[in-house]
Amino acid sequence: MVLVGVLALQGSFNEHIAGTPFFHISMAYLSRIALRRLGVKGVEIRKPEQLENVTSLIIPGGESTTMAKLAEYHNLFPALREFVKMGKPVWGTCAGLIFLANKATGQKIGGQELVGGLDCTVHRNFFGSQIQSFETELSVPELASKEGGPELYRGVFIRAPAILDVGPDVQVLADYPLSSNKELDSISVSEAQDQEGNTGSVKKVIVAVRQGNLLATAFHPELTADTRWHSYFLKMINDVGEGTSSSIVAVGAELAELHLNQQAKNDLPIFQ
Ligand SMILES: NC(=O)CC[C@H](N)C(=O)O
Repeated sequence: MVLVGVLALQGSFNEHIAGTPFFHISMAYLSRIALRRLGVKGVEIRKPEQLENVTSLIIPGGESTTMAKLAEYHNLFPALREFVKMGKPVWGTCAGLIFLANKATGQKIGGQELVGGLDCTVHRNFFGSQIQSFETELSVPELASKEGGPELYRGVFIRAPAILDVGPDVQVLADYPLSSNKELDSISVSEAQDQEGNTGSVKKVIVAVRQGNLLATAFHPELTADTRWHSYFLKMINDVGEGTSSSIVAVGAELAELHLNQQAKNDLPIFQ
């Protein structure tokens, strides 16, 4: 069975905020569910030595400042950086994207440590606070071409970050037109730069990227029934070929397809 590490520094203790069922379930747990649906076992990672047991890693969403403090406490940063440097597949979703970015803006006073490796600048809370969270249809041609299914993917954005600029080796998988969100904070929008480096004139921000073995999404694929991002990541793992068998990943892909066919037209988050 394929083992995929899931950084599990923020457990259910920070999900007591009540109200929606989502906050009773830890992000790491949801990632594990998504992986299990693909016939893959998610392994919780809390200590540097546990990274030796896995050949790929998901850094889930949560709260990146808190996650960074916990990572620092457990002395995880050197091991995480080494993991990335060795070219092992790593997927950061939301706070995980912030972790992977070489540079972050909009951080709390004093900043926070980053793992880095992904050549981009991310704005930590680009889309605003919790109440400005939203869902939207994103066009992701790469996902449709590799995983099948519709080109549109329903992204769940929760206190979401956005990528303001990327380096030449970064492949942009999805962007988000700013005109479709009237609520955006003008300060974060003015920080977004167009390709010439001009601020304020930009019409869209980047929300999903790939750079070699690094994958990053500003939204939360683990909260939807659409398993294509997980299946896409499994193929990245398979391409590296370390400790995985292609047949297992193929089974995973078949399951994903089965799942896609079964899922309701409106791809609601799995907690509904
Ligand atoms: N849902 C999320 O992971 C939100 C991330 C959040 N913006 C942060 O700074 O960590």
